Amino acid sequence: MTGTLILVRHGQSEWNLENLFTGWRNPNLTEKGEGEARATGKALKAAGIVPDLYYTSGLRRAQHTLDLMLEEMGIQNVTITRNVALNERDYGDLSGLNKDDARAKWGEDQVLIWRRSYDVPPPGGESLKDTAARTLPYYEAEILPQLKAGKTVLVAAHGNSLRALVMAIEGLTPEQILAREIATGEPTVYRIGADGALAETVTL
Ligand SMILES: O=C(O)[C@H](O)COP(=O)(O)O
Repeated sequence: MTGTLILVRHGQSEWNLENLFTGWRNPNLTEKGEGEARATGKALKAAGIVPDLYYTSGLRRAQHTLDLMLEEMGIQNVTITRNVALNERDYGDLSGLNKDDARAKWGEDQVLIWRRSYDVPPPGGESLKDTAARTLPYYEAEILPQLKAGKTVLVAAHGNSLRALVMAIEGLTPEQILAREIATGEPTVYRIGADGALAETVTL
């Protein structure tokens, strides 16, 4: 059986708008972010996608994104699994700092390394590799078996926890994933075969 996996990054948050490192902090969506979530919900409905299972992180910007998508899809009374394994990477000591102020303080190159290297964590935080070390095992244990059984799974999460999944699913190198950005509210849709491998990347 071939399953369908829909990965959606949360809509714009209040701290995305203010250009603050967010990580495990817990801001709300902005009105724009709510609109992004609703637009993606409409697009999934228009594509005829009716998920069987729903997952999100322990953070409200992703949880609210999922709720708004379901509202637009006309889906109610479903079980939503929330797990911190899907949380954004922890930005540690940078959390709450303005990204431009950080660049001014530590330099463009150092901030880029903290944001987009594979295995160099920000001070007190997680690298992408660290994030993958919690996100990928969760995906393999909880989500992949459902996909291999032919289910459709909708996941609302975060830029870096999703990049960790995209890297594994698409078989990207650390260099390739570093160049990959996922916009707020952006869906990525995969068909996953019974063998657990990527069968097709779907364009909505
Ligand atoms: O946690 C954050 O600051 C953002 O959601 C992701 O930030 P990044 O794109 O700088 O990793």
